Amino acid sequence: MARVVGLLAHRWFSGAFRGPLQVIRCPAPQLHVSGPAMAASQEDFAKAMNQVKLLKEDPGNEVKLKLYALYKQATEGPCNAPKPGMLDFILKAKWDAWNALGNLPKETARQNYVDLVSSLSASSCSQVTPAADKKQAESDSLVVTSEDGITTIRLNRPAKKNALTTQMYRDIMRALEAASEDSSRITVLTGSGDYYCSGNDLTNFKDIPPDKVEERAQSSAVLLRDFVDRFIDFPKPLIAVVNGPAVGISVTLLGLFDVVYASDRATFHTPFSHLGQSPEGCSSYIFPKMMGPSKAAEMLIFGKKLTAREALAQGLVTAVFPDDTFQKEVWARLKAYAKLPPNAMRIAKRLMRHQEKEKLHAVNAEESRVLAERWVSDECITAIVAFLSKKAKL
Ligand SMILES: CCCCCC/C=C/C(=O)SCCNC(=O)CCNC(=O)[C@H](O)C(C)(C)COP(=O)(O)OP(=O)(O)OC[C@H]1O[C@@H](n2cnc3c(N)ncnc32)[C@H](O)[C@@H]1OP(=O)(O)O
Repeated sequence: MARVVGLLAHRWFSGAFRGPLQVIRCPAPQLHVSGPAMAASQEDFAKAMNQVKLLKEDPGNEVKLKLYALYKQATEGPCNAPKPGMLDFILKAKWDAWNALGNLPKETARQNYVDLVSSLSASSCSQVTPAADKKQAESDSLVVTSEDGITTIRLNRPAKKNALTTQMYRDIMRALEAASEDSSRITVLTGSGDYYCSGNDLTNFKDIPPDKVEERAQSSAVLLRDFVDRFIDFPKPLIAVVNGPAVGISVTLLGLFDVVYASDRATFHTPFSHLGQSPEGCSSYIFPKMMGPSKAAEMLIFGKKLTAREALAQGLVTAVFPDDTFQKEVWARLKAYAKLPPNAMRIAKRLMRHQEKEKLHAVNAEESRVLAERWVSDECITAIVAFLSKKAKL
């Protein structure tokens, strides 16, 4: 068998193979997915075919067979060619791969081909950018490191409970972009000090001249929308390591993570009504689906603070660890996960998430629009002034 595979690899790339199933020099791998959100154009497809030729690494025979099969299905439809003889190993492997796609629609095959090439290109490119693996000094408030296949984005303003400044939103967006392309396999967001994050830095709303309030609300809504979009679209497994209390947007975003590990010291608090604000991070859609409408209402309307165990019971958290062993246990787990094949993990994530993506972008747009209105409301301005004048705390 090893010999057959080796032979197949050699002949595939040498282009020496010819037969009733025409050789495809550079096609890419397959996913059986379907649905309205999947529709690559012919142009995307053509680009993907070119991209395959630029791959720096041999993707392996299994992937090449999938690419071949998808290419054939996308261009010719279901396999109608006569079945090759048992001894014609290469023809038979290719025929089997194509035939296994059954009646998969041409458009879906085209999309799957494009997706597969894109995942291969990302991992292929990332392997030639060693700089991305170096410790990156962004700003003091955000520390991004990459080690053992894990890119870690650490909120680093412990004296302010890791409250998010406008600059930090931007830096996190940049860090996510870089992480989606570096050679790491999984990405982690965590906090320094005793808090995970106390949410939006309320001083972001300080010192705004009265005639600029509306303009600032609009630009903040654009920033918020872009920020949340990065989480919706992030292609690799995204893990929250919630080392302590979490407030506001740092809680709502958790619904967009793939896995959430929490210390038993963590709490989860979304006091939007208290602040005259409204939910964001797609929580108005994800939380009711995740925990049921009434538990979601307790959090998002009434600001009920959950313990880590309660958050676990409601599906917001994946696992809770005792605080004294939290870091050790979580990182051991993450290091093991980071050894798994990266393409398989990305593909599994994409399959689990792609059907909801369009909806999530629409929810994010609406939540951001509504928040821009809330920020100029009396209720919100009163709450923020109370916090800034040290009269109020959660
Ligand atoms: C582009 C815009 C996008 C916006 C998205 C919309 C997001 C919405 C949200 O996230 S809503 C949630 C906002 N967060 C809060 O309302 C929390 C406010 N903070 C508190 O209530 C408390 O500080 C606390 C409960 C988090 C912690 O209390 P405690 O343990 O007693 O510590 P201190 O209050 O002494 O905090 C230490 C230090 O940090 C400052 N700080 C803490 N959180 C924030 C914050 N969110 N914004 C600004 N500053 C914060 C606090 O003022 C102290 O500063 P000081 O030492 O006094 O200078």
